[in-house]
Amino acid sequence: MIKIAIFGVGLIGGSLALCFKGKPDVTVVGHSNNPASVEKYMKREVVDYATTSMEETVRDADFIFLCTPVSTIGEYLHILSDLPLKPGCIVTDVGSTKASIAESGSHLRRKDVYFIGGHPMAGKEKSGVEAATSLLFENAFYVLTPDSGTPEDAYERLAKLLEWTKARILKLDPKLHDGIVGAISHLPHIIAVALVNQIARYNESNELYRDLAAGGFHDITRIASSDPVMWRDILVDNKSVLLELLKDWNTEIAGFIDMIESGDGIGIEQAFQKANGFRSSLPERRKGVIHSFYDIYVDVPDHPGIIGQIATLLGNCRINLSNIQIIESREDIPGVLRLSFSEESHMDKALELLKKDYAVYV
Ligand SMILES: NC(=O)c1ccc[n+]([C@@H]2O[C@H](COP(=O)([O-])OP(=O)(O)OC[C@H]3O[C@@H](n4cnc5c(N)ncnc54)[C@H](O)[C@@H]3O)[C@@H](O)[C@H]2O)c1
Ligand SMILES: O=C(O)C(=O)C[C@]1(C(=O)O)C=C[C@@H](O)C=C1
Repeated sequence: MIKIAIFGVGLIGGSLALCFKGKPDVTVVGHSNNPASVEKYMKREVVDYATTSMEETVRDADFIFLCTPVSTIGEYLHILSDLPLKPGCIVTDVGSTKASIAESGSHLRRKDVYFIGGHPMAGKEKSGVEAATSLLFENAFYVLTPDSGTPEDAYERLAKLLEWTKARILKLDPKLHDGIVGAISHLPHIIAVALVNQIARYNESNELYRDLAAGGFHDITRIASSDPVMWRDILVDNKSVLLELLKDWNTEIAGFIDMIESGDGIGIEQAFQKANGFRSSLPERRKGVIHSFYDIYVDVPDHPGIIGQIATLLGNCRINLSNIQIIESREDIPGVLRLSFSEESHMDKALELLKKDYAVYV
């Protein structure tokens, strides 16, 4: 029997628990200091068992996942140093920064217990076990940061376990991780929050700012709704990287100020062309997708029941729909649905059928 202990059964810890629970010979135990949370984990059946006792959580555990905010992980590693752990036990974490955690983890190195930092590159702006899903990590990268002292066998055991998440494992140096993830995750969160707060300030004198905010504003600011405590910890921890990135961001913005001031239309156009090129080269990573799909896009009025109507229409014609996603949804104006089919012939049939009533694009 493989025992997996999870501290912090929230969005990430809960999603991991759901990936592991029910697998052959696996028991998942969740820990919280709060008895009400322990009850909740059990009631939602996210774990096999939950407890407020740290000793009970780690007793005989083969893997320990620390899934709490970044600022608490070092503390947990410290406490774990003094608890009886099973020889060969692998301790890992999911914190969004890696360098300082790897440093704390290196102090855990006791005989036969190994720390390997981790960070799944998937998440949501929502937190808590209520938002957890076993599909969260599918096709996402999952970074592991073993060091030169990590036995290959321990790394392989953790990587093998993580196959249940259907994520793609990537070995990375913790500092390199923080530099890259600072740029592609932490900096965008700062920008989104700063932008929302700037507009919120204008909105105080005229609520039309809020009312007119459309797709563009919504698309770039979704992550501004992320958990404040989690992000406080991440930004404080990745200080030196972020200060450099923010200086560089100021240079980017200064470039736009110059171009707009001097009416440099060609420069502006080139900036958009360059961004467009890089952005369209980003690999698409949709959750729950493990092979390629045939997609069509349908313009539909945004009213209740429309998704059901389309799904029923396709179902009645025995067309297999694999995935349905709202790309943009606004009141009273057309929204866009992405319909995905695993077979091309089904996509073709759907196209013919839906064209009669809707604007459909391939
Ligand atoms: N949300 C994301 O998109 C995302 C993605 C990858 C990694 N992470 C990392 O995963 C970790 C957890 O994030 P999450 O999104 O699951 O958050 P969450 O709020 O959903 O879950 C955090 C869990 O930790 C517990 N917790 C909170 N404060 C604690 C404390 N002081 N002591 C002990 N337990 C505490 C909470 O009760 C909860 O169970 C963080 O380190 C975060 O950086 C988050
Ligand atoms: O999709 C989101 O909402 C996320 O913010 C996920 C996201 C990111 O892509 O920045 C956020 C933090 C994590 O450490 C990893 C992933």
